[in-house]
This record gives sequence, structure tokens and C-alpha cells, in this order.
Amino acid sequence: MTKLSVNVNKIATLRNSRGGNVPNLCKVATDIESFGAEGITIHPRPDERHIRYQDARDLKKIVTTEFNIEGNPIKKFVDLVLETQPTQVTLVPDAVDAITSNAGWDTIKHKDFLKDVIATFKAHNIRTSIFVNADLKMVEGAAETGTDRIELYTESYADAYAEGNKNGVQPFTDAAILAHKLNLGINAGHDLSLDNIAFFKEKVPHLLEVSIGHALISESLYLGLENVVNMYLNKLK
Ligand SMILES: CC(=O)[C@@H](O)[C@H](O)COP(=O)(O)O
Ligand SMILES: NCC(=O)COP(=O)(O)O
Repeated sequence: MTKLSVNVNKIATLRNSRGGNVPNLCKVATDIESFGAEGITIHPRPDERHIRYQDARDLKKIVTTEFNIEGNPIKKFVDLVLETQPTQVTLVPDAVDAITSNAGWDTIKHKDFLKDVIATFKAHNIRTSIFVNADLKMVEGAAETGTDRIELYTESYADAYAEGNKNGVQPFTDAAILAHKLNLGINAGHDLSLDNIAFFKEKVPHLLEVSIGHALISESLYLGLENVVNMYLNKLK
């Protein structure tokens, strides 16, 4: 079964645009869970452009499904994760000023750093995942870090699919097969959408979780949030 974790960053973007508390992030997250989503994901960035660190604390109190916090493990991020104790932490090698996530980890170059950070979170019973490209060497390197899971960075798949190139899924199929052999759990995310999710699910084995935000919230503007969540759930069956 592949779980749907809804990234609510863009709800926070809308909220912050007017400086108040509309839409109420915690209410939207609770409603998303009531619609059937199996997780809530946030990615607090150092500049708190959308998700604020306080949002992580507030959501921890009300999320009843899986809570996944994504981010670059700078000190204040590590401290926030240890304070809030989410179900899962996903480590992403984002530059501070990145407009969005745009790369997976070099798990060979950063092996020692990742091993240390992952050991810290695992010692606090937080499941770990690291954001990687669908590159077999990076998957092998990920297994060396002791991480519980990897999150396959799916932008290249989404771009290829949008151009009609279904062969873009092959590296992800291969990466998932190798990761499973290496006893790594497999998550995926970034630019997944109602258009491309079913084919990805069909071709990528052992997929435990997808985290989806930007497309899902955008699609909801036309189709409604409850309807879109259920459309994803149906495509993930
Ligand atoms: C790692 C990843 O792909 C997501 O966390 C994505 O980057 C969402 O971040 P933004 O909502 O800031 O684009
Ligand atoms: N880890 C991916 C995520 O949380 C959401 O990415 P996107 O769907 O906003 O591109």
C-alpha cells in the first residue's frame, strides 16, 4: 500500500500572503486527514517563507496520521525535529535560498555527515528518509548511511512524463528495485500530480509513501480539496 502524505506548504503560503490565519493551517491539515490522507508533510525553510517553525509545533499537537518534516539538517532544523518528534524526518540538501527543492543528496560525498544526523534522529525513534536522485550509486550510498528510507526525487520523471516520455520512469523503477534489495524503504516526491501519479505507482515497486503538495493544492483550486485527495487515493490503490 502506498500512503499519501499531503504537503501543506502552499496552504501556509496562502495564509502568510495576508498576514492573518486564513486559511487556518491546522484546520486544513485536520480536514485533509478526514478526507483520507495517511500523512501530513511540511518543509519549513530557514526563511520560513511558508511553513513557520511554530507551525511544526502546532501541527504536532493535532496530526493523527503520519507527520513528516522535510528540510536541510541545519542546527535549528535538527533542534525543531528533536523538539517536535514527528513520525518521520526527510533530509533534503536544499540551499538556503533555493526557490524549491532541486537536488538529491550526494550520499557518497556526505556519508559521514548523514550517518551522524541519521543516528541522532534514530536514537530519538524518529524514522529517517533522505532525498535522493534515482541514481543507483546514490541509492547504494544511502544504504551506507543507516537511513530507514529514501525519498526518490521525482522532478525528472514529472518533466519527462509531461513531454510524453514515459521512459523517464525507468531510473525510478531500477532505483526502487535496488533500494528494496538493500532493505531501504521507498518514498517519492516532488512535482507528482494527478496526471503522472498512476503511471509512477504502476512502474515503481515497493513504494511506501508519496508526498505531494504543489500540484495537489493547485488542482484543488478547480476540483476541490476533498475530491482531489480522494482522486489521489484512488490512483494509489
Ligand atoms: C523535498 C520536496 O520536494 C518538497 O519539500 C518540496 O520542495 C516542497 O517545497 P516547496 O513547497 O517550498 O516548493
Ligand atoms: N517531498 C515532496 C513534497 O513534500 C511535495 O513536493 P511537491 O508536490 O510540492 O512538489
